[in-house]
Amino acid sequence: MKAVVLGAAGGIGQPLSLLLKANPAVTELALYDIVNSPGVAVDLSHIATPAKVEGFLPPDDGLKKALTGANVVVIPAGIPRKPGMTRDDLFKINAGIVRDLATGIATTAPKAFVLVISNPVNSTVPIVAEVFKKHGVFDPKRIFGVTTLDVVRASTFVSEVLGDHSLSLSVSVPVVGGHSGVTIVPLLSQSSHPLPASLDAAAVDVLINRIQFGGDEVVKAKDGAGSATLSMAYAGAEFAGKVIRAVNGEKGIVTPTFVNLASDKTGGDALRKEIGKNLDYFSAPVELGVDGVTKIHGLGKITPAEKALVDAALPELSANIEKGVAFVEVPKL
Ligand SMILES: NC(=O)c1ccc[n+]([C@@H]2O[C@H](COP(=O)([O-])OP(=O)(O)OC[C@H]3O[C@@H](n4cnc5c(N)ncnc54)[C@H](O)[C@@H]3O)[C@@H](O)[C@H]2O)c1
Ligand SMILES: O=C(O)C[C@H](O)C(=O)O
Repeated sequence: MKAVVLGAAGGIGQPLSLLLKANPAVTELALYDIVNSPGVAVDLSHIATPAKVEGFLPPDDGLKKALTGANVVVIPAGIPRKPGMTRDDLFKINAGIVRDLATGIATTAPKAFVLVISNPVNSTVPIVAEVFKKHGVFDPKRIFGVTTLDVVRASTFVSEVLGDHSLSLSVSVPVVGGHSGVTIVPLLSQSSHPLPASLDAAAVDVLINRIQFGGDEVVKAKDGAGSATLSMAYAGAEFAGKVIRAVNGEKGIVTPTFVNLASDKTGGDALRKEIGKNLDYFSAPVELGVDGVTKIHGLGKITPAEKALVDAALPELSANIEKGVAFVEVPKL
């Protein structure tokens, strides 16, 4: 099991690489960045776990060497937000970074599972997909936008509302839609642990808003020094760990992730009908198997208020997706 981190020397990249090195199912770990990745790799290589670690820089075909034989590629490369910025403001720099890295994956490791962390996720995932289409290697089952941090935040904030932090490991809330502001839609009515009956509508709105804008809370607290890195590394390692377990044959793993809906075979069309819009991407609970997505689950039973949140997410989500697709021109046959 070869895992590759692109952007491995960054705020997310380093702790994420540490957590992947700590995963005993990973036997090879390649770290690529435009700076510092060899040092990070040597540091991690002293940890007594199975993964053989190597670091690569752009010279001497570093990207190609890092990606050769990759099973899982995680992409946290790109700039983070500063206070006052939206995730979409990162597009002008990160779109090109993600396009170029995706080109490397499409040409060197086209069968790898690609886990996109770089923001704006609602646009960078379509960019990766379009690059893969351009190279004739697109498989919608293998490209994922990592929305796990929204799920992790929902577990944490709901357990806080329940007044018991120790519940956070077992509280599970599906979060659907996309990964920015109002496109993040927590389905609190499906929480594994129901909210207290005493919680009034205003308090529920506060909770929803906190899950949707949790990223801003970190950006504000870091005061110009970036956005979530450690919680994202935790979330990214958790999602990568699930993909690795599924690839290694474990059945029944279901987790929300932002995926392509174009394939009817996995349930994309049914979800499109449910949301009432012909979107090509959406985050929903997805079942994972040895070949990636085996089933995209529907939204299940949602309340009218949750339906209104889904409806409110659609215009921004749709615009973000179109922007990503338009960035990579796929020649029409
Ligand atoms: N999906 C999510 O939930 C989520 C959560 C947090 C952050 N993010 C996003 O993750 C990205 C990274 O955040 P960070 O805090 O780690 O930023 P960072 O600036 O600390 O690290 C980014 C790293 O990417 C590297 N990089 C830049 N261009 C590269 C290229 N062409 N090839 C390889 N590496 C390259 C940089 O050298 C740096 O080491 C940001 O876009 C951020 O918005 C997403
Ligand atoms: O908020 C950000 O810009 C980073 C990330 O998307 C997050 O949700 O923390």
